[in-house]
Amino acid sequence: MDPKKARRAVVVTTPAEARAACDEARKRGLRVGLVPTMGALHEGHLALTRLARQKADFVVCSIFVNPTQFGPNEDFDRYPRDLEGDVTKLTEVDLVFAPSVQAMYPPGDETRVRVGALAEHLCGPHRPGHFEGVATVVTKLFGVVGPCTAVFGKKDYQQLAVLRRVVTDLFLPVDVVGHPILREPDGLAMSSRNAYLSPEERAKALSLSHGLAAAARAFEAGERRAGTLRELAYAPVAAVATSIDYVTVADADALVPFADGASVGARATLAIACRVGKTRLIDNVVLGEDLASSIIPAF
Ligand SMILES: Nc1ncnc2c1ncn2[C@@H]1O[C@H](COP(=O)(O)OP(=O)(O)OP(=O)(O)O)[C@@H](O)[C@H]1O
Ligand SMILES: CC(C)(CO)[C@@H](O)C(=O)[O-]
Ligand code: BAL
Repeated sequence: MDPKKARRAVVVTTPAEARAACDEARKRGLRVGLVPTMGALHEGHLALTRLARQKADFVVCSIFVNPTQFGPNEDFDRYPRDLEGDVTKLTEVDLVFAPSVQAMYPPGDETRVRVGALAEHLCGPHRPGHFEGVATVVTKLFGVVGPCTAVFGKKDYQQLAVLRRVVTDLFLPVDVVGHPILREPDGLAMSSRNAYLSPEERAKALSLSHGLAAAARAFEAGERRAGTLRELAYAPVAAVATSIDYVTVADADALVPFADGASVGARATLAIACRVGKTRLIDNVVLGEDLASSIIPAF
């Protein structure tokens, strides 16, 4: 976009203001699109807003660090927050909805969206209540904004699967669109939490994308043994991680893990969650869909 014509998004902080702005847009015949985020925006988020702009005429970006998806020992308090900086980056967005915790969870609030089997594996057991918190806040955001389309990143692969389920099960009239993972040139998946990494940890964090690329390359060469594919990703991560929550090959839709002895089908996801230093990182690849060269071009 021509920088002279860059939009300066309007910022609102209450659900009532956000709903009024979206109602007004709809009255003008505009299709409303939503990109939910927790802020500390990077190029990955901006790519989501560009896709939303292709699908909708009035694009809303929410910036809200949602307490109900954080566990008691997680980084809710120190999660990076920079609303001013974020707003200046959002040139494809018409409205920024940046509510307070009080606004999203006023006194008396008690309804939660319970999620099912899709949350049983991968991050689910390691972050109890996380997906319920995500499903609840995204349902609230859908209620406030009323989008036709909402865009989410495939970096949070399980989150996307859970949210598709929520929309189907609750008959929500929202088209949920997944955006491919944006990576740094060396393969590291972009993430707000990368800001926590020291230069040494940043170098170690490359083990996630290297492990995924190695497995994706083996899959391209015909390897189908789940245990072998898993080990290709596990070994580089185990060499540097402080702790590993999982390195798992799972069915790409149901997210049920394959036993190491099983042979994987055409679409399986290989997903990793681990800590480098104190920073929890996640990454994934869909085998049979994402090529090794899409993870690390020169791999
Ligand atoms: N590298 C990326 N590529 C594509 N989408 C991304 C990427 N990083 C984040 N997203 C998406 O942006 C949306 C908002 O995510 P969020 O604000 O949590 O950012 P994040 O960088 O994932 O932060 P965190 O460090 O908490 O993982 C989510 O739909 C998420 O999947
Ligand atoms: C979807 C989301 C904005 C809900 O808080 C969050 O989980 C995220 O940033 O991925
Ligand atoms: N991107 C997922 C948000 C979280 O880790 O809580």
